[in-house]
Amino acid sequence: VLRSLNEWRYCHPYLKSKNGKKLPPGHMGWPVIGELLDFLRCFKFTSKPDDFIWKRKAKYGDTGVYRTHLFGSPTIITCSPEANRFMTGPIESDSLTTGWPCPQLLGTSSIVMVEGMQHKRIRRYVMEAIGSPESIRRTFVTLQPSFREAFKSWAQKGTITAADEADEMTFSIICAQLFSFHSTPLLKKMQRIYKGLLCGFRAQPINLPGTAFHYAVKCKKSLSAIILSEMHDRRMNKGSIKEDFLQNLMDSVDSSGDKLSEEEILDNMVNLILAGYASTANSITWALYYLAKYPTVLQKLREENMAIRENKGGEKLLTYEDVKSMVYTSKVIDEVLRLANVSSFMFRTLLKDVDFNGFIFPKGWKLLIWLRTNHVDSRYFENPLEFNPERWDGPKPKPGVHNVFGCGLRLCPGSNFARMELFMLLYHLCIDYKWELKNVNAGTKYLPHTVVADGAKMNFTHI
Ligand code: HEM
Repeated sequence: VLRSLNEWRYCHPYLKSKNGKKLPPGHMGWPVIGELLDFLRCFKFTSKPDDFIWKRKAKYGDTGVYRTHLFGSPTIITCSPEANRFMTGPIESDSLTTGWPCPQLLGTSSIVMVEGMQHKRIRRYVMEAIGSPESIRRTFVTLQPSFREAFKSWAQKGTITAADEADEMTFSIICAQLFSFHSTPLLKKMQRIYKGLLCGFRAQPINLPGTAFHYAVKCKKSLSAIILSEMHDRRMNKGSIKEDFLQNLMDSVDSSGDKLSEEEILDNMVNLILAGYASTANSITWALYYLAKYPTVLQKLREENMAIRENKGGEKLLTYEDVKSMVYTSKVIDEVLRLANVSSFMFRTLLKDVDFNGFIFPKGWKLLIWLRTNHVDSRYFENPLEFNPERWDGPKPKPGVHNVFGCGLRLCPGSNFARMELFMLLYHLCIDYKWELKNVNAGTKYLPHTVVADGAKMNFTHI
C-alpha cells in the first residue's frame, strides 16, 4: 500500500496525459527512501552495480529510460546511448542544470556551478589554461621528473598500497601543474584541507559549528586563502614568472579584452583540484591493477615503450610528439578507462518538461545520466568484463557508448591532460619497474567511487 501511495504521489499528474505522453517505465519505490535499498543492494552488497539497470531492462523493456526515486528525489535515469546523447545534445543548454547543492563549498563562479553563457565563458578560459597544446607540452617537461621520483620511492618501500601512493603522487602533481607548489609541508597541509572539503560534499549542508559541513566551509576558505596569497605574490611580481595553470588563468584575455575576476579564478582553481585529482589517482591505480592481472598486455606495452626509448637513443623523457607512435599504449589507456568506470554517472536537474521517444521527463525531477552500463554491455563490447586492449583495433563504438569523460556541454576539459598523464606514467612504469598484486582477487568497491577493494596492495620493484 505504501509503495502504491508513493507511486501515485509522483505519477498521478501523468496518468491521464491528454497528449499521449507518459512517464518512462519504472517505480517510485518506498516513501522517502524510494529505490535506494535496491541501489545499495547492487552497488554495495552484491557488488553488481549494473544489475540495477539490467533488472529494469528485464522488467520494463529496453526503453533506455526509467523513472525511480533515488537520493531523496524523483529521478529519471537515461542509460541507452541514444537517450544519453539526446540529453547532452542541443537540449542540454536550456533544459538541464547541474543542480550542485553546495555553492559555499564550490564557489558560485566555479565551472560546475555556472550555467548558460556564463558557463561557456568560464569553460573557454579553463580549456585554454589546461588543454592548450602549449600547456600540455609543458606538462611533459614538468611532470616526468615527479613521476620518476615517486616510482623510485615506491620501489624503495618494496610493498605498497597503490591507491595510497597514487593518491599522494597525483596530489603533488596536480598542485605542481596548477600552482607550481612543490614544498612538501605546504602540499601536506593542502591535502589535509582538501580532504576536509571533500567530507563536506557527503555531509548534510548544515553550517553549524561541529558539523562536517561547517568544517568543509572553513577548509574551502583556507584553500582559497593559500591560492589568493599566491595570486597576490605573483601580481606584486615576487619570485620568478611561473608557467602553470594558475598563471594561464590569470593571464588569459578573451577576444573582447575581458579577463577572469579574482573570485572566478579562485573558485575554478579549487574546482580543478577537486575535478582533476581523485579521478586521475583512481585511474592510475586501476592501470597498475589490470596490468598486473594481465601480464601478456604488460609485456606488449613494455615492448612498445622500450622500442620508443631505443628510437630516442636512450633519452629518458617522453615528449608530446612521441605519444603519436604509442599506438598500443593508447589502446591500453582506453581499455583501463572503459573497464575501471571511474565516473559512473552525471547528475542533473530538469529545468523544464522534456519529451523523449513519447516519454515525458518532468520539470524539477533529477536526471541521472548513467554512463557505466554501456561500457560493459556485450552488445557494444565483446566479452565486456575482459581487459583486452586489442578490442580498440576495430571500429570505434557508436556515439554515446563510450563516455568515460562525460559528454555534451560539460565534457571533461581535463581529458587530454589526464590521458597524457597516463601516457607518461605507463612509459616510466613499464620500462623500469615490475609489480605483483598481493591479492589478485581483491574485488571492487563501488561506493562512493569505483575503487580496487584493497587499494591494490602490491610488491613493487625496479627491474
Ligand atoms: C581519468 C581522469 C578523469 C575522468 C575519468 C574525468 C571524468 C569527468 C566527467 C565524467 C566529467 C563530466 C561530469 C558532468 O558532466 O557532470 C568531468 C568534468 C570535468 N572534469 Fe574531468 N575527469 C578526469 C580528469 C580531469 C582532470 C585531470 C581535470 C583537470 C585538471 C578535470 C577537470 C574537469 C572539470 C573542470 C569538469 C567540469 C566541466 C564542466 O562542468 O564544464 N578532469 N570529468
